[in-house]
Formats: sequence, structure tokens, C-alpha cells
Amino acid sequence: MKPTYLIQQATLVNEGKTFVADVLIENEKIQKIGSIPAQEDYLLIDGKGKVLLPGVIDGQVHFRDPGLTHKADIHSESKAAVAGGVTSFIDMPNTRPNTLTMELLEEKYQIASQKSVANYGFLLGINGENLEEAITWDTRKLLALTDDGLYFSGKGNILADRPDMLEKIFAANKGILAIHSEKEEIVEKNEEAYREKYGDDVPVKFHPLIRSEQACYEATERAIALAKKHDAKLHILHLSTAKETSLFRNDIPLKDKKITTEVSVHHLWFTDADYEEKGTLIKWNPAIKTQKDADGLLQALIDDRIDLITTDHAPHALEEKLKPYFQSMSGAPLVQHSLACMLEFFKRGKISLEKIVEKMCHNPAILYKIKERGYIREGYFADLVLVNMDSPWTVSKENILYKCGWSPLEGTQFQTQVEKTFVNGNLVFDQGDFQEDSRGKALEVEWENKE
Ligand SMILES: O=C1C[C@@H](C(=O)O)NC(=O)N1
Repeated sequence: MKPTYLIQQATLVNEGKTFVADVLIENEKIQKIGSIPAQEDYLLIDGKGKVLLPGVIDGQVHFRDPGLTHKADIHSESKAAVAGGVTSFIDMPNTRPNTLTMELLEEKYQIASQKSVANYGFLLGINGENLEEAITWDTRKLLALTDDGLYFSGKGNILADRPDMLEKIFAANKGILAIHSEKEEIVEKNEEAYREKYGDDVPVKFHPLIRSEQACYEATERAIALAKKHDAKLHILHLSTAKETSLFRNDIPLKDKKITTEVSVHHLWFTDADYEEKGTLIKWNPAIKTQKDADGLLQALIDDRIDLITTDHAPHALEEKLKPYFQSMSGAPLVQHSLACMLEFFKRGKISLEKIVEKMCHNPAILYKIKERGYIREGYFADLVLVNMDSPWTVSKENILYKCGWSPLEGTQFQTQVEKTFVNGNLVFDQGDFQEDSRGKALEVEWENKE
């Protein structure tokens, strides 16, 4: 029998409100919220002075399993996630082999059922060769279209080279098309120009000029035009420029939007001023851009043009990062620190707690139609995070849980600290200790077939 937990007098942040209440967790669900008398057999948790949030649902991670497990695996990264308050994740298809068939997708669910301490969902990739697979799509699963110039190397870029294929995918699609939006033809031209000038070792500060604002804007504009033409549901992954935010609406609720977007934490946190100190450790695709971009993205998040906050958690071994520009792999780990970064913005008065919860917890559940998660509600899964809002700590090698063992945030001090994380009513993380044998569940989604 699982213990019944009573969290007493925590400050809940949920659905736009902040209020003090008790929360009763029985089996895997939230049984009751309110004023709840303690009983003898309850395990009591003192929530006084602490903040209780719905578990974060990270809509974009790369946990590298299977095939790239020297960088990360589902067990290591799901532990890091849970320690950071992330109770569910959606993993991208650029594992090895790329997740391009239902069998491979199923295999990932199998691996996760054995290794993940958090809840999980996986996107199917589309590379132009597997259209049939994508069309005979299983509505229990998630579906992504990713720009294969980046994810499925060697096959060209659907957005640029296969407009016919892209038209078909948009026309046939029943689910959500999630796109990494950078025009590769512009990027390649810029790369050539810089290579000519600097050879292989281009200074990384030019990364945002190579993977430029124009490359992002034109790709996003093109994808939106196609989605509109076919009345498809399109989600632009990790927006990185202020200019692109004008392409998105904020005058309808998320549940009615056909075209949505997200920002990843690093595009809010870092700016091009950080390349000097951090070098290729903060080389991401799309690139970290200017302060003006970071400010514009935060503003668009607050005024609801941007719908979600994700991490694009993309770990690489340190030696894969510390290379000359063209050889250095893009991406960095973030899932353990995303909530801490956003709560730091709250501490600095830049965003409200309610808005953070909306964008990190509620909205991923709405966008991906995830059942019974993303909110603190009676009858929902008890995915909960108890945060001490005044407990300074510094990111260091000793407390990094990523398999790759490094973080672009090393040396950063955070004011807030996740104290406890519940996943499906299990107290999986408790002040540094893990219930190692606890396993998450597959996210259940509710998509209807497009007629
Ligand atoms: O979108 C992506 C993919 C990721 C990776 O390494 O898988 N790295 C990135 O920088 N951006």
C-alpha cells in the first residue's frame, strides 16, 4: 500500500490563483484540496511558507535514448528532471535510429517504462520518406514534423527542398506538427561566408549571425502560411527572435489556437554577451541572440503570443562541445534548472508565479491534449512540486545530475530550491534523495481524427 500524504498549509499556485490550502494525495491522485483534518495513517508534510506547483511538463527534451546513451539516457535525465520539478517530458525523435516508425516509437515507450522516474511522451519524426507511417497515425501517440535538415542529417531539408512533401504532410496531418524553424539555405550561405573569412575556427559569437534572425523569421513565416492553407495545427519549437513573435496571435485562448509556439529557457536566460565567457557551451540551434531578443521573448510570453516554456534539454559530452566552431555540437542540458531559472525571473520581478505555472504546467497539457495532468485538481494525477522560495544554492559539478556531468549554468546562484517532487502520488524526490525504483507512466493524450 502506498502511503497517503497530507501536504498541510502550502501556498498553491494554480489556474491563475495563489492561495493556502491542504492537499490530500491518495494512491496516485489528488484526492482533495481544502481544509483537511489530519488522520492517524496520513504522512504529514509541512507546506507552511512553501509554494506548491503542478509538476512541470517539459514539451521538448532530448534524452538520447536509444542510441546516444554516452550523452544521456532516460534514467539519468528523468532523475535530473524530477529534481528540478519536471514530472513529465516529451522527447524528440532525433535519437538513433531516428524515431521514424511506429515500431521505433513503441520501443521508446518500452524503454521509458523500464527506466523513467518521470512521465513520458514521444514524438514521431517525419523525414519525407515515412509519410504513410505518419498518416496511419495512432491517436494515442504524439506526432511531430521536424526539420530533417537538422534532425535527420543527410536527407535534405523538408521545409526547403520538399515543398510537395510538406504540402502532403500538412494536408494529411491529424495531430500537431512541431517544427524546428530555421531556413537551412540561409544558414548554409552564412556558414560559407564565415568559413571563408575564419576557416574552421569561426568565433562562436558569430553563431547568431550565421543562424540568423532572417533564417528563423523566413522559415516561421513559410510554415505558418502552409499551416493556414491546410488548416493544420502547427507548433513552432523554441522561438529565438523577438521579430518572430509578431507572427503569433494572443487574442484567442490556447485551446482554440491552430498555430502555437514556445520559448526555451536558454533563449530567455542567456544573450550574445555570454558567448565570451561561455563559448561553445552555449552554442544552441537556434542560436542565443541579443538582449533585445530575450526581452522581446519574455514580453511575448507574458502577453500570450508565446504559449509554452520548454527546455530543449540537449546534452552532449563535454568533449563534443569543446571543439572549434564547426565541430562543436549544438545544444546543452537544462531540464534540472529550468524551473529555477524561471523562478529567478519571478524573484527579479519580471514575471508572475501564475504566468510561470500557466506556461510550464497548464499549457503543455492543453496543447498536447494530455489527460489529467498539468493542474492541481481533485481527481488529477498527483504530479506536484514543493518549492522553498528562499533557499539559495549554487549550480556545481557536485549537484548536477545530468549524465554528461556539466551545465552551462555552473556557478549560477539560484534563490529557490525544489524540496519535494511527487510523480503519480509517489514522493520520487525528497531533499536530494530519490525513490530510484519508482517509474512514471506514458502520458495519455486525447486527439480526435481529422475528417
Ligand atoms: O534543436 C536542437 C537539437 C539539439 C540536439 O542536440 O539534439 N541541439 C540543439 O541545439 N538544437
